Amino acid sequence: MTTELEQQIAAAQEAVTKQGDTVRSLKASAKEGKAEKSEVDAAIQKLAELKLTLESKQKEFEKATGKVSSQSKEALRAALAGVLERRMFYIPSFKIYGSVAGFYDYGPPGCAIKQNMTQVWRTHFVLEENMLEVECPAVTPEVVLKASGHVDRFTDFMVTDVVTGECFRADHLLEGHLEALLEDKKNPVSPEKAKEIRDLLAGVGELKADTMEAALTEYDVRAPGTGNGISPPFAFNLMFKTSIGPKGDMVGYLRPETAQGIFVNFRDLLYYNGGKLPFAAAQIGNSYRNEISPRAGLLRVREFTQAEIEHFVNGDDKRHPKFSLVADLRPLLYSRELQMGEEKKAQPMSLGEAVSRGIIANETLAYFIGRTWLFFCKIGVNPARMRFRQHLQHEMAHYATDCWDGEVETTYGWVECVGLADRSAYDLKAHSAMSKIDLTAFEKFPEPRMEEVVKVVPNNKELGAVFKKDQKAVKEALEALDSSAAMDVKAKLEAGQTATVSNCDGQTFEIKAGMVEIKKVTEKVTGKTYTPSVIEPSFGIGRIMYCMFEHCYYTREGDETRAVMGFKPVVAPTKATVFPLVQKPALNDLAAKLSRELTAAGLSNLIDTTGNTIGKRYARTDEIGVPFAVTVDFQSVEGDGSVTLRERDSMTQVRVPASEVAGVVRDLVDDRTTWEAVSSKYPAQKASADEE
Ligand SMILES: Nc1ncnc2c1ncn2[C@@H]1O[C@H](COP(=O)(O)OP(=O)(O)OP(=O)(O)O)[C@@H](O)[C@H]1O
Repeated sequence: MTTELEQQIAAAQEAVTKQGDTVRSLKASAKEGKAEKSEVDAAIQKLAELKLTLESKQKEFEKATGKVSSQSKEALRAALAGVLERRMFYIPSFKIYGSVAGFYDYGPPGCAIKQNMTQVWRTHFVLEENMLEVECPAVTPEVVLKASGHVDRFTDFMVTDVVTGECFRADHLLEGHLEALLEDKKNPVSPEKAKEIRDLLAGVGELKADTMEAALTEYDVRAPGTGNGISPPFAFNLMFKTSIGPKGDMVGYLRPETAQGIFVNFRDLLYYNGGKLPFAAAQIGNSYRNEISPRAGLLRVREFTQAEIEHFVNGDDKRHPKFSLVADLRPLLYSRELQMGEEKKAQPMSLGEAVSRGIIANETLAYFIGRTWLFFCKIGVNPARMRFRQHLQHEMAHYATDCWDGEVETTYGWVECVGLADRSAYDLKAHSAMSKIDLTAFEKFPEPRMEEVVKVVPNNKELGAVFKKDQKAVKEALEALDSSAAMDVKAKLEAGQTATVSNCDGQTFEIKAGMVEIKKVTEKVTGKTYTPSVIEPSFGIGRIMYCMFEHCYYTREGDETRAVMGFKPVVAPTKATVFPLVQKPALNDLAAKLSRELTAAGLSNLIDTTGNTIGKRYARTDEIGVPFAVTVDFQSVEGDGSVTLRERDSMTQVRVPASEVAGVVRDLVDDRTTWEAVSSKYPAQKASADEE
């Protein structure tokens, strides 16, 4: 039934597209006097009827399945892709050589939007929190990524088509297959099987090579497209390997994230910050991942810009001084509990409540969730289609305290755009262990205190006699024990057992009674040394940009062919266009003057003297999302000196004195005023018939 409906939707969609083309060409012919107005009207009427048919089919489908039909998703995606590629927002890289999957070039509007979004990010986070911004190299020596765990563990399971050799990500293949089984209305699975599949789906990310292979075999997963068999899964490291220096003997990698650059600079950043914590450092830069099968445009690429924050804080106190500023925000939260529940739906909840109920682990993490939500709203993502999904326990690394993904709903489903993680002290400890550099902070108490502390006193003579050349390493391992680990060793030795300690190189040593004295003493302490915890919000700029494109794209009511990119002015690539109504020197001169004034006010603008009709000119600029248009007409040069200012989404116009227009647009772009306020201040201008 649904397959039949889907076919009907596809046919209806095709009819709408064809009729849209007919309307467009008839309109053009009518303008040249080659077609009658009545013919155009009849074609528009037919287009409206076809659209109604399509809509009713789509509604029927939605009712039957509870989902948006894939055709309408695909149609939307295809229409948007058409605009994005035609207007050169981004295009496949190396196109004249056939392109390489996972690489994209940004064209002029794409570059401008990326710059604008990055600038908003910088102002919203770096400036607001006085973060310390750094810029580190992408080429990274192996030791750094060995310490961080990327050399050993930054892998995905890969399978290949046994006939064609094409590569696929095993988890994606398995997920796709299982979801299709659940959705198959023709051959429904039993409720027991459905539960088994859902359980497997929830844990796909955690499967090991053997359990992944077993699942792929059990469900007979085959290569997409060909239906051929697939190889057993094997781990594939996603980092691009390179060598550093002319001899090629130093292994390096292109960084898979920008975060490590911040961790390795922690000691200097702490010093720069006067030794005070908490503080945050930030970095915007490109990261590289050799993704196995990059397919979804900007969403999964091999080179992408990240904007990452590492907020360093004392693990014993993760309150945030500005939490009250976000405590009342109510983003959609998709907690672990809701994910395990019946409805499986995110709910709006105030961040204050989420922290007080222990749903979000601490204020600092919640603060960044709130700030992230505000950032997404600022750049034009629809907040009703954005949620924060908490990682299930098994999705989190063993050291992480709590993790939430900022996800945006698109035609590809919910897409993770930001990862927000409380990573405890793992990263700094790992780098300290590998580099042997102290990466701790010292918290000075307001007054010295008498405290019970654990003292570890190695017995050098005994250690020397037993461990010989390893004496120093054993001593270091003992001295590095924290209080609770030291007390564990003490307890074991007192019970007549041996205790194992290890140093940062992973060497382990058996300790026996007499090799070390461990005691509790009360002494005056002036402060505390600790390894800071880190709370990390990590943004992917390209992913966010694509999601924002989907949320901003729409077509003019009644004309499917007129695409509008409804960008927020702050991210729009061009803030205003300037049109002389007709080609006359006086009008052109004033238009050129206004364009210069807009530029001087820091506003990107385009002057269009093509002589096309105003309607055509608006349509062109709607497609690249220009929010404001200034038109110079005879009244501007011969009358009261005012020009028209038009707002893209409402298509309404006002008359503004030419001398004020650059200032008005600046205020609108900076959110210092609204279009409603401008409309009530200046007289309205009725659009002429050919303007829309
Ligand atoms: N291949 C990619 N292409 C584009 N953006 C990416 C890619 N991988 C990660 N990102 C972005 O960087 C952010 C932080 O990276 P992180 O390591 O948390 O992603 P991830 O969990 O590995 O993503 P995924 O599970 O989708 O591969 C992501 O939220 C996303 O916005």
